[in-house]
Amino acid sequence: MAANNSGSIQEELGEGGTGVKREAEEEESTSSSAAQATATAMLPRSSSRPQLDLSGAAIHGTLEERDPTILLPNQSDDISHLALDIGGSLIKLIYFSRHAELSTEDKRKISTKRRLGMFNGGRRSYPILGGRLHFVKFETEKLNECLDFISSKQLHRGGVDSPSWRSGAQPDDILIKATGGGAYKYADLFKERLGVSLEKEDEMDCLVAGANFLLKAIRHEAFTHMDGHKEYVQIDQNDLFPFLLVNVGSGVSIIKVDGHGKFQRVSGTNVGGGTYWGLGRLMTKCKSFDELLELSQRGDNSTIDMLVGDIYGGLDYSKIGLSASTIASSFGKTISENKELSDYRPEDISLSLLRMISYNIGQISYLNALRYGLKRIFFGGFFIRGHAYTMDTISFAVNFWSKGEAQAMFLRHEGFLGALGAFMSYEKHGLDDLRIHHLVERFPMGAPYVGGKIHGPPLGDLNEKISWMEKFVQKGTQIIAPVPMGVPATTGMGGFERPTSKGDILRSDASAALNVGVLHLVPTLDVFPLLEDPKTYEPNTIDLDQDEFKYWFKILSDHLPDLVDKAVASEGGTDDAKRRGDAFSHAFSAHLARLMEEPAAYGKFGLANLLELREECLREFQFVDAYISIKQRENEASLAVLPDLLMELDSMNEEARLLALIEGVLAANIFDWGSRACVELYHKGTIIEIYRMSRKKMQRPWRIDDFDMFKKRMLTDRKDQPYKRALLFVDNSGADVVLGMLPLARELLRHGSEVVLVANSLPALNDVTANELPEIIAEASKHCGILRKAAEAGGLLVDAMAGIQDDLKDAPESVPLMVVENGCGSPCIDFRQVSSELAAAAKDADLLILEGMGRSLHTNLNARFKCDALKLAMVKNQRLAEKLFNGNIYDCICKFEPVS
Ligand SMILES: Nc1ncnc2c1ncn2[C@@H]1O[C@H](COP(=O)(O)OP(=O)(O)OP(=O)(O)O)[C@@H](O)[C@H]1O
Ligand SMILES: CC(C)(CO)[C@@H](O)C(=O)NCCC(=O)O
Ligand SMILES: [Mn+2]
Repeated sequence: MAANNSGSIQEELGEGGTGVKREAEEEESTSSSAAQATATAMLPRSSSRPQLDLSGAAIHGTLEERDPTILLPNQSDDISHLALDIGGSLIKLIYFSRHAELSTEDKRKISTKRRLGMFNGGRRSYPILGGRLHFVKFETEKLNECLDFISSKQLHRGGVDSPSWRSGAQPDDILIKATGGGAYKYADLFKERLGVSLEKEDEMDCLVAGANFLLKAIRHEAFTHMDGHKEYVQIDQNDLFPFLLVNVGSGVSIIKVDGHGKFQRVSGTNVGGGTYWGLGRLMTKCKSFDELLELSQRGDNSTIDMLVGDIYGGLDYSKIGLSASTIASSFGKTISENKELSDYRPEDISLSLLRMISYNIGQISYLNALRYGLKRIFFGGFFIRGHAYTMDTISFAVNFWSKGEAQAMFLRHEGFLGALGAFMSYEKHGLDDLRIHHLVERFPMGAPYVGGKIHGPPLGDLNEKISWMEKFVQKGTQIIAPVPMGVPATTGMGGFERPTSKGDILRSDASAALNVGVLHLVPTLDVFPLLEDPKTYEPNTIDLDQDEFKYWFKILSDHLPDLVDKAVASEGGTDDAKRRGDAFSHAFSAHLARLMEEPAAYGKFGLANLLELREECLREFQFVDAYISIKQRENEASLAVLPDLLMELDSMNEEARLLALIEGVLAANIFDWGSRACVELYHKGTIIEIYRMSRKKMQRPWRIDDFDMFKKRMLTDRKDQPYKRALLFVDNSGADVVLGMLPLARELLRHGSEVVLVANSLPALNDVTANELPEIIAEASKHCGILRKAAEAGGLLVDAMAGIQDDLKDAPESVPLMVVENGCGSPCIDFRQVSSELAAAAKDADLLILEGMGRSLHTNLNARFKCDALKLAMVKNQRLAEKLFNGNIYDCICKFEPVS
């Protein structure tokens, strides 16, 4: 690679972890590719839509591999992967990397999909490509670094993993969308150096499209920042327009936005980011923007600015609302004294300059908001740089002059509005179809963010990531240095005391990039259709505030060494695994430290996000499944006693059996490797002993005990009209699923209800995954005719039962038992983003059973659904028990919420 470890290429974000795999669109493309090819030929190039040409597709690698690479020799490189915004100061680059491999459909999935009718209805005519969006920036002065970066990653040819690149094809005319002045100025250079033509998109169009996209598609994008306090704002899509968009780049553009593509540039100012950086550099001899900004944090502007008090002999001018500390004239003090530039501290100069420019921008923005009666002002552009003092100053100006009427808001992707807009203008990405639930934001550690200077291309390769983490450890606390929170004490009278505490160090530019993640585009995600109200739905039960975070910080930190041991062992305990284990440990600790200092750093973060972050972090260092051997051991032990349990259950009458079944689910939920108290228990006995002990301790009434209501519903109200389809969200491997949920599923099947077991797509702790379930069910089916027939009817035994001959053919038709994946790899579930398979299964469901702490307590305890819902869990955490139910550890929850 050309641009390695030198210069100051600033990679905002590195490669992310593995996202949830795409799967729905492949078969759609195959069937329609011929028609599409004709259609594309007739349309102008820029309006073609994403289509993967799957003809001639071949699996590359062995079929035994988990996800073999599929080569698409005939896929043209028509899908562009890169867009640029070349501004006066910075080049912003956004590139798209497709998920490296297309997932192959296993037999289970194909047969389930057929059963759920997924091959017919619900087709999107133009599939969105699954992949990731990366955000990178360079200094415009160092354009060469940008060119080297593009060239080293072959982004202009669709990326190094693009098939055309592999086959060495050289398309004659590659068009790349570009905006900003540099799209004109540097067009020839791009042609010369990379052989690409820049397709110019209007800068204002792009800024607006980018802002609208972010406000629509990213859940926690916009926030307010006042007096050092950051708060995310919930944007109501139906009440977004009109707003004022102020882009503070080198210069400032002020745009009134009335809708998608509907806007007017109403004003601008030439006093902007370029002014601060340019003047600041001349006056302080700083070598970088960050250095200048960092200086300001140690500055005292009263040595430079002329304050009202300086003019009024230390008094306020209260008649017109000005306090003595109000700046009367920026830099005004420097006129009267007989001093040279060198007599002033660079720190003070930087602060005065920063304040002067930020305040001025805030004030001009307010005046424009006033001019058009707008209440909301969004500020973008890299001048903001997530810097607390800058944002506070702008907010103060807006708030003060509008007397609290108008509100200043900032965007996490502040500097990338134009580049995003340019990227969006490739209609062929189909991104205009993109919905909020298609995007998953991940926070990888791959981004190189050492110190203030960030080097080199993104750390794509695992080894580079690990070395980087090793370096990071040597660098000590650099990325966990506190964010400077220059809490400005305002006088409330147009005054602005100088910041009282501004911190010592400016968070390095790239570590500030920890505020934005890689955006994973997962077109197969959907909103769960049975949510009563997706708009008001909030997955997390408890707000992860500072206090709550502290508690979880300790739990997760304490748990870390053990998790690393398991992860390393799961990969054979080799030296390489140990190295990855250490890197994972440091990476996750760094995330925790970052969140500890600023819980809102990654958007509004709940426990569900935090637990998922840990799993993603493991995956980033290629730990596929840390608990694999524990899961296998517990499955085997539980399957061995299942026949006895089933016999015992079958000897009971229906009523006693239903109670025993629910008790069984609650008792078996004790096997949770995420709970420290439980893990300690596991050393004290065998799985079966613990299970028995747990059952024996079941004492009704439980902490929440709606069992009688559920029993009435099952055995009385619905005696002759059983539930049509029950979705059972399963939790852990071993006893939990085998001795708890499977027997309950069997009972529902016996009642004539279809049962869909819903499990994770990817591993999380010892949770059972959708991939693992068919084998468990096949094993259980050996001892149970009900399960066997249902599993057969659900297409689950295609492989596993092959070779087992019995009298199945003569058996009466059974209702099916099916397995679907939930679309996530976390111990919790966010019903706003589930797999399309689960969404399809939900269409005919009239009963939901959520099992386990993650899915029914940490998340969804308060979620309301359109059908009957049963939430079952054992509380394995004292604090949670106290907080939620005023209860104790090992309390049981059986919450039934029927729809009337
Ligand atoms: N690392 C950096 N190097 C240079 N400037 C930076 C850096 N980080 C933030 N800035 C600030 O961001 C400004 C550039 O912001 P941005 O990239 O949004 O504008 P631009 O597109 O380059 O300018 P314009 O839109 O006016 O052409 C700089 O003028 C400077 O004030
Ligand atoms: C010239 C642009 C649009 C280039 O991005 C920007 O720097 C800007 O808006 N400058 C302010 C010019 C003015 O309106 O006075
Ligand atoms: Mn710009």
